Amino acid sequence: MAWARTMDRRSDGTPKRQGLSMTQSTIKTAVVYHSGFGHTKRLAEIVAEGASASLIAIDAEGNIQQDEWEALNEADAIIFGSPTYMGGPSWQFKKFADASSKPWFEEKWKDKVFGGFTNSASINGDKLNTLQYFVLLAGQHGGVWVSLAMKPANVKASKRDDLNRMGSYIAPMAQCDADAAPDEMSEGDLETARLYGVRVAEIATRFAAAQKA
Ligand SMILES: Cc1cc2nc3c(=O)[nH]c(=O)nc-3n(C[C@H](O)[C@H](O)[C@H](O)COP(=O)(O)O)c2cc1C
Repeated sequence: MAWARTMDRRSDGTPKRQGLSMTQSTIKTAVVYHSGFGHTKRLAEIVAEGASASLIAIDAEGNIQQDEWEALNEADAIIFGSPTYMGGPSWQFKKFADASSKPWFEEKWKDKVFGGFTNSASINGDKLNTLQYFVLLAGQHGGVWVSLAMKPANVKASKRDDLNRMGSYIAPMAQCDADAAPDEMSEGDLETARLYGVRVAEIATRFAAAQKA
């Protein structure tokens, strides 16, 4: 938690978020995710809380509604979420990604800010491949990726509920044992995800302000 407090302040100790929070409400952020069994849904909810984002759930058939496509087209920032299944995003997420070829064709998502997150049962579980796929998808759309920018918890004293215990750099990863329910997820993983949501919204706010200047 000391890390979060440090993030709130500039090097001279003054609060960092005051100026941003006024404009942050004017940017639109959307979290679009698939979850088969509720774990990624819990992560999506906390990322959305951090980013003050709307939540768009990809359904079991890999679809979202037309008004949700329109919300994505209008968003300043889009955050992708999927569990890692067989070393990559779920097929439902991939169906959504393939359907995003329509906004790709029309360059609707060009210059948006992008982020993503994943979760799986194993500590490693090949989660990196899912995040790398999200980076590629953002790149295909001509977007700008936001990294996690959080030091890893990788010393002997590190605990399950520490921030970034997965030691990921490009975006947050979460791990939940295969026989554990969504409410048993690591508080550290959840807080890492929430802070990432805050970071994506802050970067999107700065980016939008720079584009208007
Ligand atoms: C079809 C399938 C494939 C999976 N593949 C992986 C995998 O490659 N690596 C891993 O660590 N866990 C794997 N898991 C476990 C899930 O990632 C894990 O249970 C996750 O929490 C599910 O998220 P959800 O509840 O949002 O669907 C797999 C689970 C399923 C159902």
